[in-house]
This record gives sequence, C-alpha cells and structure tokens, in this order.
Amino acid sequence: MLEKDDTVLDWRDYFDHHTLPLRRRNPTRWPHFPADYRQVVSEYSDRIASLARELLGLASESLGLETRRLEEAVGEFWQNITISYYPPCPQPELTLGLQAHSDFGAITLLVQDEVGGLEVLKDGEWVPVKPLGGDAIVVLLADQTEIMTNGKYRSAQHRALTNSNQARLSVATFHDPAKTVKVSPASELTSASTPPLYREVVYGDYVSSWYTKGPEGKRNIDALLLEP
Ligand SMILES: O=C(O)CCC(=O)C(=O)O
Ligand SMILES: [Fe+2]
Repeated sequence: MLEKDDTVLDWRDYFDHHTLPLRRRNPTRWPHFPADYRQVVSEYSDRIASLARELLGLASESLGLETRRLEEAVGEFWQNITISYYPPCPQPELTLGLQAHSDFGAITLLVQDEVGGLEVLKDGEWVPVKPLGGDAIVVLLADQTEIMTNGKYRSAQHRALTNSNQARLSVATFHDPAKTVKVSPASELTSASTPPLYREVVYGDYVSSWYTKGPEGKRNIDALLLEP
C-alpha cells in the first residue's frame, strides 16, 4: 500500500491488549466474545510472562550470569499482546505484511497460524519461519536483550510477507521494561578487553526514537553503538 509520498505501508490490521503490569490490564476494553475471551487472554498473559521469565533465566545462565540477572535488569514486565491480521493482498509483491524490524523490548513470544509468512534474517538472507502447528512458540529476542548482553545475543530481524489467497493471523506477546528503566550492557559481561558496545539508554527514549525514525531494519539499535 502506498501513502501519498510513496511510503510503503504494512498490509496489516492489529488489535493490541495491554496486559501487564496488572494495573494496565482492563479486560472491559477487549472483545467480549467468545464468552471466555477475556479470561483466556488474561490467563495466557500470565503464563506467557512466566515462560518469558524462564527463557531470560536460561539466557542469563548461558552467559554465566545469575539466573535472574536479565529479568531483574528488565524489571517489572510491561507486556502487550498484539493480534495481527494480514488480509489476502492482491499484489503481494508490492508490499509486506510487516516491514523488516527487530522488536524494541526484551523478548517476544509469537504464535502463528498455519499460513506462514514470517521470515527472519540469517547471515544476510531471509529465512521462512515455517509454522510447526500444535503449540509451537517462536522466541524472538529483542533490542534490550541485545544491549543487556552486550551483543552476545542479537535481536532477531524479522518481517511478515503477504500472500494473495489466504488471510493470516499471528499473536505476538511483547515483554518490555518500563519507560523509565535505564538499559545498559551487564557489567559482568564487559571488561577492559571487552568494552561495552552500546551506550546506556532510557527505555522510553529508545521507544520514542523507534517511532520517530520508523522500524526499518536495526538502525535504531545501531544508533546506540559506541563505535559504529
Ligand atoms: O506476524 C508476525 O509473524 C510478526 C509480527 C511482528 O513481528 C510484530 O508484531 O512485531
Ligand atoms: Fe516483530
């Protein structure tokens, strides 16, 4: 889709649920059908947050950090659940469902239907993330985890393609720090010989800059590189 100035827009509709912290959760703003929708989303939010905590714990341990190190650096989770709907696109070669980006928070857990279209950038090539069916969950590390781990874990660049004959649905659950949290490389992972690669950033400033510049590729996190 083109805007007047030839900007390519995403071929996507979405519905966002603010789910955590609990004081942001207001299920009366969510759909009320099926009858158990609000209860299912609330329970899903809690269980996915536990999984995100567990995965950050494994990432911490894999780097020789205390189990809760990354989780504590993120602080209280700000979690949003976004359901994306990609309608069939008559000319899929002209646009993307969602343009290439890395997520700006800490960790995203994504469930997709059987249609396919999600791709991740690996060694300079776009690789399809094939739907596995069942209860498969795609784990996408996001920009704050790249900063906290001083680049040991890179945030995943990804995008969603459209297709001309089938609508697609995905459910992405984002886990972010609060806007006031300062994010920087974990001191345990830096030394004189391994200096910090990224400068400290207030998470809210990072998000504002992301929305000002647009999501293209990873240029937002690249702006924090101390020696670009
Ligand atoms: O629909 C997808 O598979 C990707 C969604 C996504 O990357 C996002 O919402 O940030
Ligand atoms: Fe994403």
